[in-house]
Amino acid sequence: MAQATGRGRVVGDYLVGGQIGSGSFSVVWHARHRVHGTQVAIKEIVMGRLNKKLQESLMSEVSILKRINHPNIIRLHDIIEMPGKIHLVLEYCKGGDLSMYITRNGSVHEATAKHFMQQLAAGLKVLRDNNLIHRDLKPQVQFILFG
Ligand SMILES: Nc1ncnc2c1ncn2[C@@H]1O[C@H](COP(=O)(O)OP(=O)(O)OP(=O)(O)O)[C@@H](O)[C@H]1O
Repeated sequence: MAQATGRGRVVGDYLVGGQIGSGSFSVVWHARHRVHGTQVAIKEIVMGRLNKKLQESLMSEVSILKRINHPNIIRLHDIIEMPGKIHLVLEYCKGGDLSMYITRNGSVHEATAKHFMQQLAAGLKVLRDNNLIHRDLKPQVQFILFG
């Protein structure tokens, strides 16, 4: 993946750094709060690239994240809207996603896999308690907070 840079760009109260990932409709940037220095991941989405159904799914993802506060679900700190774009300011997971972990480590010890699965189960339980199902579970959507 080409590492684009947003360096020098300011989004809300955040100074944007390098690109840390991308999805089908998003680019994810590393950023820091310009006063506290807190690290965050900013998911930038160009609304024009989404059809009506995808815009509705995004809005529903946002409203779910806004109301859930749980250690196994990524926190949504802020939503910053600009003309044609939305920025989701998310808790930064320094360890990247599980697919990166597997690529880095080759294989995962049983005890580590059990640990990850327990945390995944705890996160899924929160969704279940909110009458939600994930429908897109994959290593790329499981994040590791500490690297
Ligand atoms: N909070 C975060 N902390 C650290 N890295 C992140 C964070 N959010 C996303 N990333 C990185 O950005 C990548 C893309 O994330 P994003 O959520 O945009 O896409 P996706 O949901 O995996 O893709 P798609 O929309 O195609 O299903 C992730 O795989 C991960 O590497």
